[in-house]
Amino acid sequence: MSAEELRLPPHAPGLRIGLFGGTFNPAHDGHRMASLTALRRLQLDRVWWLVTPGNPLKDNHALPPLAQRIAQARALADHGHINVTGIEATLRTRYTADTLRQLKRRCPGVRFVWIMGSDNLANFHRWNEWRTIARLMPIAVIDRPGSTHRSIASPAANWMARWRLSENQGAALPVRTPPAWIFLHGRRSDLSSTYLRELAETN
Ligand SMILES: Nc1ncnc2c1ncn2[C@@H]1O[C@H](COP(=O)(O)OP(=O)(O)OP(=O)(O)O)[C@@H](O)[C@H]1O
Ligand SMILES: O=C(O)c1ccc[n+]([C@@H]2O[C@H](COP(=O)([O-])O)[C@@H](O)[C@H]2O)c1
Repeated sequence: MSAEELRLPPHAPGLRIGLFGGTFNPAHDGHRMASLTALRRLQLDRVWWLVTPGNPLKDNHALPPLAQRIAQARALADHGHINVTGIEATLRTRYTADTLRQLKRRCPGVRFVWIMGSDNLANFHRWNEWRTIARLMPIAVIDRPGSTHRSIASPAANWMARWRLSENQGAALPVRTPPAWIFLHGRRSDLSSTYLRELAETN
């Protein structure tokens, strides 16, 4: 399948692209804020939101359709440097390791960085092939209220400790040979999709 058939956003060798995977049920300002932090601190050209067909660790029976989540995320993101995509559905991947392998193969020379909130670092050791993910591309962890200490004390953070960059080295991260990672503290948002779903239920 060509890049066009896969509906990959524009890319070229040397571009620095952050990959921000998520359920986005719904997308909210916390996602946007984390993306802006990554764009600025890692000096990225773009952030691609990868709206998942379904997180392999979550119960997805009540998940709204992918097209609906993508449309809502696009309206929310509303930023020239954020591309909202359904790449995992077209690649037919669910596990992040598979997605990252495929994207690296299909986009040679692109400087990809995997982005995730600190709550996900806390559980990263439960992901499929998580050590392989850390070897596939640099990782940026964005601080999120409620998980700062849990994430830094997590099994994955411990295993990756020797490859951690200091916060002022963000611009170097996308060109580092993995494993390499950074923990970014920036403006924080208390928002979560869970909270917004609960709010919608009570209204
Ligand atoms: N407020 C936030 N600050 C930083 N990162 C966030 C924030 N909200 C979500 N993220 C990150 O965005 C990515 C996608 O998250 P997701 O779409 O599951 O949103 P969520 O608010 O965590 O959803 P839910 O409450 O349903 O678990 C994850 O890496 C998550 O850690
Ligand atoms: O590959 C895995 O095993 C895996 C396990 C849990 C989560 N992920 C990915 O992590 C991203 C964030 O998920 P979520 O549900 O917290 O938004 C999303 O891209 C998921 O597909 C991936």
